Order: sequence, then C-alpha cells, then structure tokens
Amino acid sequence: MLQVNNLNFGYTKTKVLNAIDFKVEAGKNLAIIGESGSGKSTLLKLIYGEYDLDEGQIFWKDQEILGPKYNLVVGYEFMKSVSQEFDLMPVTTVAENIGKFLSNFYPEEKKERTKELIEVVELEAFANTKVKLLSGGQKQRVAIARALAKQPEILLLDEPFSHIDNFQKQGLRRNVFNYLKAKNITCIVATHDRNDVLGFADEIIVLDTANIIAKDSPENLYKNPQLPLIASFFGEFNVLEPYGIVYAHQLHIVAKSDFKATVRSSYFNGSTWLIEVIYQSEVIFIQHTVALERGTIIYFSVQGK
Ligand SMILES: Nc1ncnc2c1ncn2[C@@H]1O[C@H](COP(=O)(O)OP(=O)(O)OP(=O)(O)O)[C@@H](O)[C@H]1O
Repeated sequence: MLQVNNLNFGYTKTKVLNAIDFKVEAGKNLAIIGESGSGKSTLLKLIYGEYDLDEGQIFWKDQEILGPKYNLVVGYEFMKSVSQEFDLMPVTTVAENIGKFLSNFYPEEKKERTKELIEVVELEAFANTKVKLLSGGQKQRVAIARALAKQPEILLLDEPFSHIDNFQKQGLRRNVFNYLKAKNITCIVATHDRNDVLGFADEIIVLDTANIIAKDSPENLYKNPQLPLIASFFGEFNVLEPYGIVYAHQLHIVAKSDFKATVRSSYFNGSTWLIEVIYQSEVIFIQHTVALERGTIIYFSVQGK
C-alpha cells in the first residue's frame, strides 16, 4: 500500500500542497485531477522522491520514500515515473530504449519482454526506428513502455496520453491500463482528461488550492459532483435552482414545462447537439438530438435528479 500522511510542500513560502492524506492499495489505479497549477505534477514528483517534504511522510509498504536530502540518487527500484518530459535516448532505437534497463544475461527474455511492451504501446512498426525520428506521441509511448520494462510495483503517470492523437488514444489507453491491472501494478495518474479516468480509475482525488477537496470513486463523483469544479471535469453542466448542479444531458427539451427558455446557439457535438439557451437571464446548456434556430422558444425538464 502507498500511504501519504499529512504531506505539506511549497517550492517557495507559498504552499503548493497542504495536509494531503491518502492511501492507495497495491494494484489500484488512483487518478489525481484538478485545474492547471493545482499541484498534480508536484504531488507525483514528491511521491517519486524528487523533492524533500516540508512536513509529512510517504510510505510504500514499510519503506519510507525520501527526497534528495536523504538519497544520493533520486527514485526507487520499485517505482517508475513517466513525466511530461520523456528523457529518452534519441540516437538509439525504440527497442533499445525500452530494453535499456533489462539484463543482457538473458537475451531471449529481454527480446521477448521488449516485444511484449512494444505491443502494449502499439509501436511494432517503429521498433527499429531511432527515437529522434519519432513524433511527440510516439516518444510518449516509448517512455511508457520503458517505465514498464522492469515491472515496477508503482507507476506514476503525468498526463500520459497528452501527446497521442485521438485516432489512437482510446485503444492505447485500454492497452496500458489493462496491462497495469493484469500485472497488479499500482498506478497514480495525473490528468486533465476525463477519459483517462472514467472506466479506469478505482478512486479519484480532486486537488484545489493546495488541498484535497474530494476523494471518491469515478461513479460517485460523476453522479454527485458536490462542486462546479468537479462537474466541469466530467462535462457541460449548469447550476439550476432548486436542483443544484445538473449536467447538460440531464436537461430535456419537452412540449411544456415550468422552465421556458430562448435558444441562443447550437453546437454540434458528434452524437448530439449542445443547445445554449437563456433561462431567466442565465445561460443554460441542454443536450439535444438536433440543432435549433436562434430565438426559438423551448421548454425543458430535469431528469435523473
Ligand atoms: N520548479 C518549480 N519551482 C517553483 N514553483 C513551481 C515549480 N513547479 C511548479 N511550481 C508551481 O507549483 C504550483 C503547482 O504546479 P504543478 O505543476 O504541480 O501543477 P499541475 O496541477 O500539475 O499543473 P498542470 O496541470 O498545468 O500540469 C504552480 O503554482 C506552479 O507554478
């Protein structure tokens, strides 16, 4: 189990993280979400042992994770981190980068393992390509595979799929997270992308102004977002009296109701349209099946609240 107890930290006098407490069971996937600058990357770096804490402790099992004041070399064998900088060897190939830390005593095993990881990140076609010739997204995949090479007990991922295009993101995400589950690797992922979380995280921590403001399963947080900040991570929402936070998909356009509004704009969303309406001088978003003309008078109802 990873245990973070009363962690406090600031790069300067300003506190970036305040009284942070949480636990992650072995093999679980924890997502850290929060606005830009809320301290997600900093928390991952502290868990990795990159900085000394101002206060508090971090443990993996019985081992305390200590910063540079106590460790000549940052990091621990059981933990790997894929940060926003990939730190790869540019003039060697994808396969060589991934296999770099594997023992040469067992060349067959090394070859097999490298092949397996290349498949996880779907880079078969580039196995013998030099890393400097790869795109940003391809490099990000190499970094993930390399972090997995020596089968860490914990993997820290900072915006792991941010450079990967939408054509390939879904499949890659499933491959990587399923691989981690199958190997019982504990994963902590900092992300802005709800698709990295829904369907994969066992628990979510929400960071805001240095504090954890919520900690729950993806389903509970999604269904009962206590704050607009949380709802905004999951999708378009409204604050509508007397219901509170209501997602756009929970509003339905109906023939008649107490909620009368005027259409301002329609935005194509793929499977649906997002209709922007004015209701009692406030902007409200409603998910709908077709676009509506500006100025149309509509009525809407609330469902699932
Ligand atoms: N090396 C540093 N020195 C001083 N301040 C820093 C340093 N790194 C980050 N900060 C500050 O710490 C705060 C938290 O930054 P951090 O990168 O952890 O946020 P984040 O939630 O990961 O943001 P993003 O989502 O944009 O990556 C910010 O106010 C940032 O300016």
